[in-house]
Amino acid sequence: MTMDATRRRYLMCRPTYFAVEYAINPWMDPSAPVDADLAVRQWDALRGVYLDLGHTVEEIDPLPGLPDMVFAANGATVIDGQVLAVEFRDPQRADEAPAYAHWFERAGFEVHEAKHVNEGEGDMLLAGDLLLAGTGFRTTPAAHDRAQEIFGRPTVTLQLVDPRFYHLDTALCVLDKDTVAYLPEAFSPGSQAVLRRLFPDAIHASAADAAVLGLNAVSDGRHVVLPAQATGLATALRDRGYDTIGVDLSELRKAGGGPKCCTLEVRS
Ligand SMILES: NC(=[NH2+])NCCC[C@H](N)C(=O)O
Repeated sequence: MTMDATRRRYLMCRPTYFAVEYAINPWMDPSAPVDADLAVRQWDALRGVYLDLGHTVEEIDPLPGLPDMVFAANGATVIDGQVLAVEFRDPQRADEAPAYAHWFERAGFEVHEAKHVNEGEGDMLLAGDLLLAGTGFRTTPAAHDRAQEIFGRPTVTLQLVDPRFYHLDTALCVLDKDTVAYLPEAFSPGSQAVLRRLFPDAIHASAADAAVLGLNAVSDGRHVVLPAQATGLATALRDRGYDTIGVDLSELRKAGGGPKCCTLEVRS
């Protein structure tokens, strides 16, 4: 099988003001040390990987007082040039929503208001023609209905059940238009059955790989950028013909984020 990479357009936010100052997921411990300079270097390396792969990376200006703004995936969902804005569950992240919406307005996109709690591509992943939409911790099912209305893509609600995997992109990775990798036990029994039906050939990740946020990976259809610590998943991906690129985002993981969280795909 030949795997075809397609050029992607990504939006990222430099972690200039990154810190772990509050805890809104089980990964975050405000009393544990974070090396903010190392976080910036690790993020720069991730950006460099995308540029080396030939992708376009645009940047939104980070804002002081918004330590999680580096997680650009939560800034919007963008399909066919249509932007669905976000609304965060937690007040600590609320001001990120207008910052991302304004970025897209200034870039000439049509921006649709969120109307419901919706944490962007953290919980909404396009897999071929399907929009996979997570709920249970952050994004609400009402936001899934709105996404289906805005994007006109069949939207599949998936119920997340493990608080460590609080966003869909921590439990499932889209590899190409018909292949995903996921951690079955992060989903309710019914959602596991839906995933088996839709993706009978999916890669099932191990608990160990998920526990280093291995599924928080970014694929261009051929190259998969994933946390370097997810060695079992990397082997499984290579066995399927993908090229894997391991990156170390140890500091950002202390906030519960990995490569995908730092990366918003802009589908024009
Ligand atoms: N797309 C993601 N999974 N982003 C990670 C967000 C991490 C952030 N600390 C939060 O809890 O909201």
